[in-house]
Amino acid sequence: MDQQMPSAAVEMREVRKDFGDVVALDGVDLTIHRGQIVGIIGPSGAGKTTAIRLLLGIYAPTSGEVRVLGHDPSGFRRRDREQIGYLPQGFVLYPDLSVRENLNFIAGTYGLGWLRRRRRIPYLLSLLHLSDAAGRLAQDISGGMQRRLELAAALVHDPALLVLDEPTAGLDPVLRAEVWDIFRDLQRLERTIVVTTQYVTEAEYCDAVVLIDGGRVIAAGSPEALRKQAFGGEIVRVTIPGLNWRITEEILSYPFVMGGERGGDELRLIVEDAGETIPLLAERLRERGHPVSAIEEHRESFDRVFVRLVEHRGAGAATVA
Ligand SMILES: Nc1ncnc2c1ncn2[C@@H]1O[C@H](COP(=O)(O)OP(=O)(O)OP(=O)(O)O)[C@@H](O)[C@H]1O
Repeated sequence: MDQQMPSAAVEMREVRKDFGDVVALDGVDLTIHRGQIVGIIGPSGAGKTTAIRLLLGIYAPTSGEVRVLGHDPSGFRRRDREQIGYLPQGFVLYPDLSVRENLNFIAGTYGLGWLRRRRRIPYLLSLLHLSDAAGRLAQDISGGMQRRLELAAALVHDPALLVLDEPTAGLDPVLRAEVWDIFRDLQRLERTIVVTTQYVTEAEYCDAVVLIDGGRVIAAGSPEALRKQAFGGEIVRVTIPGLNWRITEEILSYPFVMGGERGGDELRLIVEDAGETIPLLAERLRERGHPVSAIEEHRESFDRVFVRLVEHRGAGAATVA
């Protein structure tokens, strides 16, 4: 990476954005490092689009500070904007142009000369698996292909930072997974990707996640860190045939067990580090003569993680719900 470049692609400090009486964002602190895929995740009306528009300089914050690639977006020059690719919500292609013609047209609006286009467009068609569809009209290709073409359009000028507002909205889970594969390809090309989504499960695919609700950041960090924050630790699931309250209490008293609860023959334990704890626990249970039929790490779905974080507003908790 260029030593002159600031390491953070995006920084927000104490950002607030009001629309009249509506507080769309409040007290938002955010750092997005270069080369990361960062998901801004939250329900409808949470403030995701507002955050994106602040990054692009479409809105100015009511208070606080925004820096993107080292600059204040409200003072972006042409060369700053050229480093950013933006896919707005509900972006519409030209339906009666072919896939290749769409890209050619958009490349023209970015001022890409003929020579650069001749290299760039076949490259993008291949990167987004659209080469075979290059001659087909945009209106005749599938929804997934249209979304890939929209992504190609946002990439045509080879931006360092990609800002994508709900790029997977309305796609079925298979196509959504396909789009995320493409983000990973782009990451390998050292691009920074900021992506908003209402699909909480997509948090799993991000390097870092910013959960927002009601205009506030309720949690931020890696998916694993958020999972840990939601439940107060990692979860280990142990099945012991004939488990009773006496054995449960014994296990809960082990020094490496921070909490847990029982359901039938199964115990869900909260521990600091599941990988380290499982062998210790297995050893202790064997010594004590408890017949274990299964012991494994349990990874809660991100839906539950999100609900938990919203309920607890990031306070963490010592028991499994
Ligand atoms: N231009 C505007 N004028 C007035 N209120 C606005 C404006 N833009 C957003 N808001 C309000 O700010 C809040 C946050 O909206 P925003 O569009 O950022 O949410 P979002 O998380 O992107 O939602 P969605 O997923 O539905 O796009 C909402 O209450 C919305 O009604």
